[in-house]
Amino acid sequence: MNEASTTRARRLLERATAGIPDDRDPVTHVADLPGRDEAVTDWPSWAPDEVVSALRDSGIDRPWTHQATGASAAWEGSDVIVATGTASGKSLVYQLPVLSSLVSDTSATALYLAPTKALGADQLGAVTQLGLGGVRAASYDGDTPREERDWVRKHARWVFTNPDMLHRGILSGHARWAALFRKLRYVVVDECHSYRGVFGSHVALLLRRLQRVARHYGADPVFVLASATTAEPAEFAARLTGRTTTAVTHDTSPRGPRTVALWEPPLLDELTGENGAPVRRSAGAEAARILAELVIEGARTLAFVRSRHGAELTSLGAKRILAEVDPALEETVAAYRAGYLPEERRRLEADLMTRRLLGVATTNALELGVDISGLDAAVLAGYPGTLASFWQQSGRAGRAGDDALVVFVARDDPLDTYLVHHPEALLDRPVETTVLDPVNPYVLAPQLACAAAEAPLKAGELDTFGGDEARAVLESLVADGVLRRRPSGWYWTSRDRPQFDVDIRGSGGEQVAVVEAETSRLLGTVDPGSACTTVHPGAVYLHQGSSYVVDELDLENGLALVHAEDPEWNTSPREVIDIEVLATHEKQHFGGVTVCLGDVAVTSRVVGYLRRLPSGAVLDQVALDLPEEELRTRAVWYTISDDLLGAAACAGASTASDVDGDAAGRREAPGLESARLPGALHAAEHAAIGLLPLFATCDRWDIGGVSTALHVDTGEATVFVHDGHPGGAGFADRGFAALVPWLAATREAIVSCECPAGCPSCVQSPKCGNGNEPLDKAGAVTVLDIVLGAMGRDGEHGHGVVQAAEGATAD
Ligand SMILES: Nc1ncnc2c1ncn2[C@@H]1O[C@H](COP(=O)(O)OP(=O)(O)OP(=O)(O)O)[C@@H](O)[C@H]1O
Repeated sequence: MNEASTTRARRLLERATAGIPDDRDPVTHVADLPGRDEAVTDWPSWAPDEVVSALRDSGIDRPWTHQATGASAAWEGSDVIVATGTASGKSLVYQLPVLSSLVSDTSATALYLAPTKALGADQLGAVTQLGLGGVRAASYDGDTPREERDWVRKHARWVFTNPDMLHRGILSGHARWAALFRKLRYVVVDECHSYRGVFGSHVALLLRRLQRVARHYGADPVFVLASATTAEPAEFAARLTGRTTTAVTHDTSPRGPRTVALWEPPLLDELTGENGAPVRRSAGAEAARILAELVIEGARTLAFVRSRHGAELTSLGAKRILAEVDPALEETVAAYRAGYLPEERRRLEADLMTRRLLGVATTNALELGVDISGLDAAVLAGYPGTLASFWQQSGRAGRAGDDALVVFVARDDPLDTYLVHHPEALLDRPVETTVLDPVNPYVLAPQLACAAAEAPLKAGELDTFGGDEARAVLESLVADGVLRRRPSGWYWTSRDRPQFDVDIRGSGGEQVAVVEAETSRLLGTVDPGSACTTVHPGAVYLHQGSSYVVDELDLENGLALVHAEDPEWNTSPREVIDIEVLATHEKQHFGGVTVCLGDVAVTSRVVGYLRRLPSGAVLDQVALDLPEEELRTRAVWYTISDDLLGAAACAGASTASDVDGDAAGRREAPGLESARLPGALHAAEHAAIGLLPLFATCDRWDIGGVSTALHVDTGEATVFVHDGHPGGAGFADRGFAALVPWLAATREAIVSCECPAGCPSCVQSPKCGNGNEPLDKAGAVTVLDIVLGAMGRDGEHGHGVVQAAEGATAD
């Protein structure tokens, strides 16, 4: 592809920046990413004519080379993971072998798993449209009517479902699914990079349970996995399925050139934030403006916004601008997000395809798999959290081989600001590996209970569930009376099915329904965990461009009552978070430093909300009286005595406060007066959260932290890092076990960062509840020096461990 082919994207970018004076140019960097020509090949000879002609009729003339490679490997019986870019035709890699198998053997069956119902429905639609008689593809998920379920169980040959339904509705009563299991040839795991963290660990064990049940019925299906681009796909697939998997990563689909613009919204002259700090225009408002400009140009554009509320606001903002230009254009913009009812979602997708809609502001609900092609532009309002998501969302633009524009708009937070000024950190870094830990004991215990309930567990089966770890967990389940040990294996003895008590997503219970009181109309749903922050009394709730105000939140009955009202302000909640030590299981003293592992209760309470005008100006703060939400979980924490802190402060009086020190270890700590302590602890906490994934195979979003200069339970300055899931997920335990290497790596990450006072690559956190305030980078190094110094001096952990950790951070 030649340079000239980025003309259209450049023109769109010019349109988006038109009228902005040069000295206020928001674009910090523009990169032209080259396109790629396609490589096609013949249909494999094993594929039946009937299947090939159906696929041809659907518009696929010949397969791309990587599709044929992946499909043939699966047909020959190898497990395959295809990890290629957005819209690289991953569906064909599983459709071809599965359909060929179903057509050539009329008793064969297959299972398809998607992380979301929406994606499953989309993929089922694509298969059904091929019109292959006898395939009998059907969905089995929460939306499947009761009366259809029996038919699906007995007659469907390709069942489209999700992990939740597989767990609760299929494996739990597998005898009723005997027809499917007996002849199960293929299991498709689509968008498998979504299975990360605790959810990923559950799904990994769920897939092992599935294989076990299939074996019970005499089947040994081939697994075909589809993933967004991810580092080490074969290793990831092996962790997810427990099986050796061949990776297909060489993408041979065509890709138009893309122009990526990094965009920093301007500072607002008329407004300052807390403590007089300068404020930038919000990424959502900026995205609304860009979206409107691109729609005026006739460019079909998706704007990805971080929150559901934000997606609604961005859509509204774009509509307002368009209404002034041409009222007809107002109707071409809409919002899209999870929580809408399924039929609304389908309609929006169809409207975008037929150009009735040109601009859609969406949450990441449209990031996964939904086949929307030929978009001209993608606007990303805020960093989506991982590079895999960044590329997945960007890839929605330009999928038809045309050139396209991607605009990344920074939110006014440290991580995004860092990225728009360090394009290499965004555009040149390899995509991260997807992390999950199938031997996490907190996930293993409920999963092994489910497995035993599905069929008694035999000693010979334990290796697939983690060997020694599984054995240890089974012993504790027997001790707790959950399972019974007999000579032939481990048995589930209760009449109840354990599957119903095991929440594989860790999202905690039933959704809260948002209902318009006057009409009793169900507008949508919100997660129970976020109800207090999104539908508290007084909250402005947006649904499909209409604005509502919440009158009442009834948490007991899972109901939020709202009325239609369109006030000029929006609302943002204020939260207070506290942590209490419930039990200390491990405690080690190292001079004035104590490190602990135990159970904690993290309480958070929405205490009020701010009413803000669209400009960002705060009208007032309204107090709320909402119940506390409590998360009982595991935490690792360290405390530092006043004496030790006092000594550091004195040492500081005679040493300069620098953070450069020698990378390998100890040196005299610079001072830390008490005024700096909160910022120092807070910064040390953030960096530790950022580094724990190196040691605990978790995800930054699976853990949280609290730091305080004086904690009521410990009586000392304390830094807690806790699991983000009820009961814990094993991450804090792993942090405790690797405390010295973990904190040494944390210190190294801070010291080696060249920023002067803290940035997202060291002490700032993208999910800080306090807006990254206060943070003291140099102070954090002092805190870690004190802790590591004490542990190195008094503990058995030595220098060698520290050095091993430094090797790990260098990776
Ligand atoms: N060999 C091919 N030739 C032409 N078009 C193809 C080919 N294979 C797939 N397509 C088309 O490309 C589009 C994207 O395919 P598909 O949805 O399978 O991609 P994907 O990689 O699964 O995308 P996503 O990143 O959304 O998961 C579809 O419209 C499909 O019909």
